[in-house]
Amino acid sequence: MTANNAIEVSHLTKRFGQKTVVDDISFNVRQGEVFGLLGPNGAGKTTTLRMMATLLRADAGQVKIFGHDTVKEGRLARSMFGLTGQYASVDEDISARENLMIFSRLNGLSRQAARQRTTELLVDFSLENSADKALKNFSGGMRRRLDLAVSLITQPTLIFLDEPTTGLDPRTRTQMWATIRKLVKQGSTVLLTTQYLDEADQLADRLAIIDHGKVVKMGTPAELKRQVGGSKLQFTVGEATQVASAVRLLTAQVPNTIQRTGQRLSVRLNQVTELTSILAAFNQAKIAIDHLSVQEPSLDDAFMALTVGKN
Ligand SMILES: Nc1ncnc2c1ncn2[C@@H]1O[C@H](COP(=O)(O)OP(=O)(O)OP(=O)(O)O)[C@@H](O)[C@H]1O
Repeated sequence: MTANNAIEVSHLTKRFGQKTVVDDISFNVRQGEVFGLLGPNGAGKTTTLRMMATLLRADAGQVKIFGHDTVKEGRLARSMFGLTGQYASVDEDISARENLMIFSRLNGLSRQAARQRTTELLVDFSLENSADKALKNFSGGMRRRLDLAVSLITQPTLIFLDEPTTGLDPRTRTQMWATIRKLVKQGSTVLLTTQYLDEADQLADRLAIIDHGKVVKMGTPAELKRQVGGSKLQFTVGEATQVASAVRLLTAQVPNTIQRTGQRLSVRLNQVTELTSILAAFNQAKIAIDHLSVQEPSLDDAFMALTVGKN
C-alpha cells in the first residue's frame, strides 16, 4: 500500500442474483482528501460504500482501509472509520444529548469523557439549543447533523458519508457542506456518495463517476469538466429568415456540431478566441444576434456526457 492512501479498492464486485451491481471497481482515496462517488440512482454507489464499510461482503475484489484488509482484518479496519447515512440507529424517543452519551459509552468512553465529548459535539453541530428535545421533534437537517455527530464520537480519521444532504433544504445543505469542510480541515479523509453534481463540485477533491456499476471516469471536477470539451457559445439570431445563413457561417468558422432550437443556436468552441472571427463574420453578413453567452462546461455537462441515463 502507498503510505498516503486512506482507502484502496481493487476489483470490487457485487452481484445480486443475475445482476452485477458493482462491476470490477478500483480506486484509491488519499489521506486528507474528499473523494466523491457520483452517479445516478441505482448506479451502485451505496453498494460500493457498504462493502467498503464492511456492512456487505463483496463477491470479488478487495478493500484496504489504511492498509488493513476489510475481510481479513475486519475489526481493525472497522475501528478506523466513522459511518453515517442510512445506518445510524439513534433512538427517536430520547434527546440528542442522551443519544450522544449512550453512543459515547458504547464506544468505550468513561462517563466523564462521554459527557465532555457530547458537549463538544453538540456545540460543533449547532445542536446545543435542541440538545434536550426528543429526536422525534427534530427537523431532517438536525437529524442529519446528529447522525454525523454520532459517527464522529471516536474522532475517526476516515469518514464515510452516504448521500449526506439528500432531502435537506438549501440552507441546511450549505451548513452540512461547511461541517464537512471543517472535518477535512481538521485532518479527516472523507468518502461521500452523492447524486448531486453541485455537491460533488463543491466538496470533492476527486471524483469517480459511477454508472451501471462501473467507474466510467475519475479525476478532479476540473479535469472531468475539461474532458467534455471547450466553452459553449449560445446566441439567438435576430431574424428568423437569417437562421439558415447563420448556421452556414458558423459551420465555416467552427468544425463542431451546431445545435439549433428555433432561432437559438449553440456550438462548442475549441478556443474562446474563435469568438472574434465568428462575430466579425456575422457583422460582415449583417446578421444581428443577441442573448449571447459563453459558458464554461459544467459538471452537469460532464455527467450527462459520461452516464447513460437510468440504471
Ligand atoms: N440487497 C439487495 N438486493 C438486490 N438488489 C439490490 C440490493 N441492494 C441494492 N440492489 C440493487 O443494486 C443496484 C445498485 O443499488 P445502489 O443502492 O448501490 O445504487 P446507488 O447508486 O446507491 O443509488 P441511489 O442513489 O438510488 O441510492 C440497484 O439496482 C438496486 O436495486
